[in-house]
Amino acid sequence: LKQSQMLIPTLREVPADAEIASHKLLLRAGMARQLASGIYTYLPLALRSLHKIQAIVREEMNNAGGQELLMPAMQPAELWHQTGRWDVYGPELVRLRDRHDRSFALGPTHEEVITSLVRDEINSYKKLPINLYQIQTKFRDEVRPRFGLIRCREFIMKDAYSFDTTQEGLDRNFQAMYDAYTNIFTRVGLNFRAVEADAGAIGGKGTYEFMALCDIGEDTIAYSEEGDFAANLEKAEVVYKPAAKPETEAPAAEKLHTPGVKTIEQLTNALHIEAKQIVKSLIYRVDDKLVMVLVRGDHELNEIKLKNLYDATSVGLATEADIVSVTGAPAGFVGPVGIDSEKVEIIADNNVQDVYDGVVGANETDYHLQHVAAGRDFTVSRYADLRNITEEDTCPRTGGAIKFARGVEVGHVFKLGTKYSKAIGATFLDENGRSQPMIMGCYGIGVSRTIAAVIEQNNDENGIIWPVAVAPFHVHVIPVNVKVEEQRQTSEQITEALRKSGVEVLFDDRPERAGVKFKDADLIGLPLRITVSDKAAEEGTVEVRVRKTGETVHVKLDDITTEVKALLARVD
Ligand SMILES: O=C(C[C@@H]1CCCCN1)Cn1cnc2cc(Cl)c(F)cc2c1=O
Ligand SMILES: [Mg+2]
Repeated sequence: LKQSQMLIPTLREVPADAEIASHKLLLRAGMARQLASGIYTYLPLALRSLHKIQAIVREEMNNAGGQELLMPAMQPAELWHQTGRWDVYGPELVRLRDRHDRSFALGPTHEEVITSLVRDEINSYKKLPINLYQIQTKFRDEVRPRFGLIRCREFIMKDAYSFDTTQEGLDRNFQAMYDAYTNIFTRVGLNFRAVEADAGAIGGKGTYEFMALCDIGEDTIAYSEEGDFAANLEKAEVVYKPAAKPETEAPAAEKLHTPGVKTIEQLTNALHIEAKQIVKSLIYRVDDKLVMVLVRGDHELNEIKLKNLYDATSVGLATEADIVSVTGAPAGFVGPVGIDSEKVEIIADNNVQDVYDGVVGANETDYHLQHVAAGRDFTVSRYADLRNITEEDTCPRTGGAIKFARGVEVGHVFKLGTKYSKAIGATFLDENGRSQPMIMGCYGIGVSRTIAAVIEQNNDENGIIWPVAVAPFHVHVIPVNVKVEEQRQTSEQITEALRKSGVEVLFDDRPERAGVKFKDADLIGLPLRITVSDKAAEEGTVEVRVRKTGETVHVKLDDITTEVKALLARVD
C-alpha cells in the first residue's frame, strides 16, 4: 500500500494527557484518535493489527471447540433483572430507553444474553457441551478512563461462554480455554503470566487472569521464582507461621498519653517501636454491619479477602461517625481492648495473634495502650488470612521467595457454575429425563487492550517495535528520494515482488525528506525497513534494517524476497 494515500497522521509532539508509552505511541504513530474520554477511533494501522490479533484469537478458539456468533450490544433490562444485576451495577452500566420507553443496557458483558439464547435453543444433554464466543464491542462507563486503549469506556472483547452437564465437563472446557489463551498470548508475542485471581462480583471459583507484565499495569502480581506460583495480590494467600511465644508475659497494659499521634509512622517515631508491634484497628462496613478488623502495623489489609470472608456484596471503610459510635474515639485512637463485641465484631489477620507486647488505640482521643497482648487483653471472634502478601512471606506452594510484578489484565477465565443458568432458566434434560441447570464457564480477552499491551512491551525512544505476528505491515519500503525515477521504480518492483510472496509492504512514496520518512518508520515500528538509494542503481543492492535490533544488511535486489522472509522468520 502507498503511504501517501493512507491515513497515518503521525505526530512529532505528544499530547499532554498521554502518560504512558502505548498511549503516546498510539497517537503519535497515527494509529488511534480519541473521540471522547475513553472512546477511540482505530485508524487503519491499528485496525490491521487488531484484525491480526482477532485472527489468532479465532484460530485458537476454534481449535479449542469454540463456535463464533455475534450478540447484540443492546440488552433488554428484563434479563438483568432476572439475574439481579440491574440494581447491582451503578453508573458503570450504560443504560438507555428505546422509543417505546423500554429500558436497555449497552452490553458490558453477555452472560445474560448468551444464557437466554442457550435456554431457548438447547435443552438436551445430547446437545451439550457447547462453547460459544463472540468478538464484540463492550460498554463500561468507567469513572476514570485512562492510559489510551488500556482502560476505555468502549472496547473490543472476545467473550466466550461454555455450557456443560457436569463439573468435569466444565473443568475440561476451562482447561481448554486456559490452554487456548496460553497459545494466543504466546503467538501475539506478549510477555504474560496466568495468575490465580479473585472471581469478583461475577462469582464462581478457580479463576485465572492472564497478565501482560508491564510496569504501568494496575494489578500487582505476587509470584515465586521457583515453581509456577503466581497470583493477583488481591488473591495471593499468605501462609501463617505462628511466632514463638515469649518466655515472660508482657506487663499489664497501660495507657499512654499520645496527643495527636495517629498514624503508624507517628507512633513508631513517638514510642520508638517497630510497626510490627502496633495493631491497626480498622472499622469497616461489610454490607450493612460494622466490623473491627485488626492487622499488624507493618501489614496491609486486603479488602477482597475481607469481602470474601463474609461473602459480602460491598465492603468499605466506616464513616467517622460510625467509628466514634462503636469505639467512643476517632480514627487513629481506636483499639480492640474494652470493645463490646455485641456492638461490633472483632476479627483479625492471623499474625495479630502473635502480638504479645503491642500498642493499640485506647478508644480515647490522644491515648493509646501499650504492653497489650492478644488473647489476654482483647479477644477476637476469628483469625483469618486478611492481609496482602509481602516479599518477606514465602510462596504458599513451594516455600520459596515471593517477588512482585505489575501487570495489565488481558484475559480472564472463570468457572461460573449454575449462578446464571439457574437465574435465567437454562436447564437440560439429563439421561434420566430430569431437568438440571447447565454448568457454565466464561472466558474473556481484552482484544483492544492487547494492542496497547503489545506496544507497552515493545517500544523504544524512537517508537513502536512490532512483533511480526501482529504488525500492521511486515516491511516499510522507503526510497531516499522518491523524485529519482530509478529509486521509485526499484521501490515499486520490490514492493510488488514481496507482495506476491505474501509479505505485507507499506511503501512510503511521500515526497518528504529522507529524515522525516525514517523518523516516521521508526515511530510506526514495522519489523523491517528497506531503504532504496542510488546504491540500488549503482550496485544493485538495498539496505534492509531490523527495527528491533538495528541490524542492517545490504541485500542484492535479486535476493530481496528470500532475505526478507528469512529475516522475518527470526526477528522476534
Ligand atoms: O465481565 C465479567 C466476567 C466475564 C469476563 C469474561 C467474559 C464474560 N464476562 C465481570 N464483569 C466486569 N465488569 C462489569 C461491568 C458492568 Cl457495568 C457490568 F454490568 C458487569 C460486569 C461484569 O460482569
Ligand atoms: Mg481483574
